[in-house]
Order: sequence, then C-alpha cells, then structure tokens
Amino acid sequence: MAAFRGRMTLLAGVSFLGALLEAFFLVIVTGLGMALVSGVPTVGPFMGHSIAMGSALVLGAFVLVVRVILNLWAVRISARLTAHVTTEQRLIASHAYLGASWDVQEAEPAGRLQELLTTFVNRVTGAVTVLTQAITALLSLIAFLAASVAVDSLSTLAVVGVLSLVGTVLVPLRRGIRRRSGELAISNLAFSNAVAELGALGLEMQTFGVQTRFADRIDALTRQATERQRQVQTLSGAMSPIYISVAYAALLVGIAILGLAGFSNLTAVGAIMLLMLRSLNYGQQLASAWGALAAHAPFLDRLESTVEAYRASTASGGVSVPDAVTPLEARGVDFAYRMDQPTLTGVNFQIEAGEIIGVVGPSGAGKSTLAQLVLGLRDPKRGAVLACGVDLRKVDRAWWSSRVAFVAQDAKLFTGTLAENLRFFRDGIDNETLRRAAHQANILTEIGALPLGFDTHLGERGGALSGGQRQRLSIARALAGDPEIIVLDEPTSALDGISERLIRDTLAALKGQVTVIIIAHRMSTLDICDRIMVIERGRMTAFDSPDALRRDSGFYQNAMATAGIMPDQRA
Ligand SMILES: Nc1ncnc2c1ncn2[C@@H]1O[C@H](COP(=O)(O)OP(=O)(O)OP(=O)(O)O)[C@@H](O)[C@H]1O
Repeated sequence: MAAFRGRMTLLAGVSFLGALLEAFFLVIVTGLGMALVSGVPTVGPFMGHSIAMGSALVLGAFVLVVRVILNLWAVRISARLTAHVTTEQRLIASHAYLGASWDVQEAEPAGRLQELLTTFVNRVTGAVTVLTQAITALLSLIAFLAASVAVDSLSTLAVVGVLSLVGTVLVPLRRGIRRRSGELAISNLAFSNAVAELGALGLEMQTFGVQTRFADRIDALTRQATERQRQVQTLSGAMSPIYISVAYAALLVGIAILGLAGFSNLTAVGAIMLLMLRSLNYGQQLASAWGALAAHAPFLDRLESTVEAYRASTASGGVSVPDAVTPLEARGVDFAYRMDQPTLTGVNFQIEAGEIIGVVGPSGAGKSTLAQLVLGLRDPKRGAVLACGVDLRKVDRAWWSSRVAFVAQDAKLFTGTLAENLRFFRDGIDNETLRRAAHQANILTEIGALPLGFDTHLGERGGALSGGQRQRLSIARALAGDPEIIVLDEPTSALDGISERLIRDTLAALKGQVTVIIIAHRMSTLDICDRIMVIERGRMTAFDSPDALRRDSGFYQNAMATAGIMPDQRA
C-alpha cells in the first residue's frame, strides 16, 4: 500500500508539473502569434511583463522538451503502478482463498476463484488506470485554470462556476452507472459459475444428447450479462458528450463576460481561449474517467468483500505438536452444516495405531462429514477430535498435514508428469520413495510398462488413465508422504472387481504399519478391517469387530444380506 501511495503521489506531482508547463507553453505560443500579427518584436504583456520574441521561442522549445520528459516519466510510473496492482491483487485474492478453511473453499461455486483472479482483478487494474488518468486530468485542469486566473480572473471564475454546475448534472448519471455495474458484476459471476459447471458435465451432456439445452443456457446467461454491459456502456458513454456540451456553454459564458467587461487585451483573450479549450479536453477526460470508475467500483467492492470473507475463515490450527497421530479419539462430537439440522451427534470413539477401521452407513448418514472432522478439515460444533490427547484445533497444521493423507472417491490428477502427480508439490519426496509408494499401491508394474515411466506426461486431469489406475495413483500419492494415518472415502465404489481387489490388497498390506480409516459401501472392501463403525442418521450405532457386528448390528446384517453375503456363510 505504501508503494502504491508513493507512486500515486509521484504521478500526481509529475502530471501537475507537466500541465503547468503545457499551460505556460500555450500562453507563449499565443503571445508569439499575436506579436507576429501585430508586427511588434515583443511577446506580451502577460501579468504586466513582456519578453523578446527570440527569448520566447527559446523558452517555448525548452518548456516543450521538459514537458515531454515529464510525460514519458508519468507513462512509466502509471504502467508500473498497474502492473504492481495486478500482481498484488492476484496474490492477495489467491492467498486469502488458499488460507481459507475447507468450509469456505468447498462452498465456493466452481469457477469463482478463476473469475475473481481474472475478470475482477482486471477490473481493479482498470480502475487504477482510470484513477491515474482522472488524477492527471484533474491536476492538469487545476494547472490550466490557475494559469487562466493569472491571465484574467473574472472570466475564468465564471467558467469554473458553470463547470461546477456540470458536475451536479452528472451525479445521477454516475449513480446509475454504479448500480447497473453492480448488477453486471453479479451476472458475470453467475455466467462463470454456470460455464464452469457445464464444462465439468461434458460426459453427461454427450450421453444424454442435451447439447442444445446447454447452448440455450449459455445463450441466456450471455444475453443477460451483455445486456447489463450494454446499459453500463451507454451510461458511461453519455458522460462525455453531456459534459462537453455543457462545458462549451460555460465557455460561451466566459466570452460573454469578457465582452461585457469591455476586455481589450487581445493577447490575453487569445491565451484564455486556448487555455479554456484545452481545459475542456482535460475536463472531458475527467468526466469519462469518473464514469469508468463508477463502472469498476462494484467489482472492487465484491473482490474486497470476498477476500475479507476468506480471511475471516482461516483454517484452525495452533502450535501444539503431539507425540503421534494415534490414539485418535472423538469425544462427544456434534456437527451441523445448518443450525436446525444436526449432521452428527454425540460421536465417541478411539482408534489405535495400525488399526484398519471401516466406516459404513446409509447414504447421507454423515460418514464423509466424519472423515473431514477426523482430517481436521472441519471443526466440531461441540466436543473434540484429539490426536494423542491434543485437540486438533490446537495442533500445528504443517505437522498434521505431513502425517495424514486422504484418498477421495474421485481421484483428482492434474496436468503434469506421473512423478509430479505422485509428489503433489511436497518437496523432499525422493524418487525411491515414489517407487516404493507405487509398489505399495500396486501400480508400479503399469508405470514401468510406460515408455517414459514416472516421467510420462498425463494429459489434462489424467484423462488417459482408467478409473482403477487413477485410484491406485491416488493411493500411491497418499502413501508417498509416509503418513501415520490414511483416510479413504469410498475409494473402490466406482471400480471393477479386479481393481477393487488390487486396492484391497494394498490396504491389507498396510495393517499394523499405517492407521487406515476407510468409508466403504462394498462389504467386500470391509473384509480387511479390524473394526467397523456403523453411522446411522448422524449417530454412531455400533463400533466393533466384523464378527460382533454380524451378530449385533441390524444395519450391518442388512447390508451383508444386500451384498449377497449371508451371516452363516461367514461364521
Ligand atoms: N457441504 C455441505 N453443506 C451442507 N450440507 C451438507 C454438506 N455436505 C453434506 N451435507 C449434508 O450432510 C449430511 C451428511 O452428508 P455426508 O456426505 O457426510 O453423508 P455420507 O454418509 O457420506 O453420504 P454418502 O454415503 O451418500 O456419501 C447429508 O444430509 C448431506 O446432505
């Protein structure tokens, strides 16, 4: 901010000086013209002083050179200012988003961050450019009016009076621009969210053959946004012509006053006219910059309020470093997304090091929410999750992240090499560790069969891989960080039997080394579990060995039966 203010002040100073020199130059030029017409060897008088024509010419040339230097300097400051603002705003917005809690990040619609970092930041940069133009125009106007007052005060003051009236005429117009532009900002966000969503639904769109409906939706949103844009542009565009007509009227008033006052110094009249006409130009620039600022302002407001919201919800965490992740304990944990609707109530459990824990329950029971609480991504509304006796809210985030890993149902890969995808930006994971993790995840042979092995480049989002390969890569990614605990949210639900068996073997081999919590719908995946937790309607209704659950848990018995595995077959 200090750098911004410093550059803005410097720009204002340079612009003002440049405008004063320009005004001075115009006065000299008028004087020279008048001297030539009247055949006198001196220029003036201005404010009671006259100078020789030769001196006036040299002075004019000197002023011109200095003014060019000042103008170029102003252009450079302005360019640096906008570059600085773009970089700073992108950093501020992205850092605020990345520092926000999972609650807030998850709630943001698709495409929101992209829209904020592109369109909205561009608008902020645009506002700064316009602001620098407005400052330059305002200070130039002041410099010109000061020069005019020095030449003749009465007519100048009359013109200034009428120009001030113009300002009040333009106020409602500016308000209209601001309001419409606010609506445009909202339309833009809706448009980018919809486009991001539609982009992610390509497969479904093709399958259901509903491309024309998608096109209709984009058309409707485009029309809505462009209609707002048209309104904003019309209003902003009207600023300048309205200003210029009223300002010309002001000039007429100035001339009338000069006539009425019986003003006879022709050189001074010429200079004032020239100064006034040039002032009108700066005034016009000021009016259009004023309109453009009103159009940018809602984007600035929205960006600022979004960044504030991100900052107000930073992920919890403290400075405590427990001895280990386990025993991992939930004590009286309650959680709700909405005040009136509890998602989890009174959950208590303790998980020991090296255990493999299955989590089962009907859809919507709260299993994924529990996983997110265990990972420290969400905080309980009541009670606590504790790692080796320390409340997760007090645990050092960097320490915690280096010890836990997560595998989602839908493995997310990014454009880059296989090694980069496995390393996932965690420096310090060497190639040998990557090989070991790939071996553990049963994917090493397939990677070895690729011509470039770990250096194979994955296309956008790893599109060339099968669901099972992606999922095993995702498990290898989790294992590469050497975690103490790994949480898997339905890792096999979308996979075929062979892929599922490969993953089951991987997890079984981790028994005793890594604590595994696996949410599963497939009962076969639960074969390898030491204990299974049953979650129903937000409550933990059982947490016991598979044998005990087969005996006592109604849900588990039903689920086994549904999966075609009868209790007597297992006994
Ligand atoms: N981000 C969210 N905002 C609001 N409500 C949510 C959110 N995520 C989940 N819910 C709601 O919380 C409840 C529990 O959801 P959760 O995803 O934890 O269940 P689940 O047992 O994992 O379900 P499934 O097996 O279908 O994945 C559901 O009623 C769900 O609609």
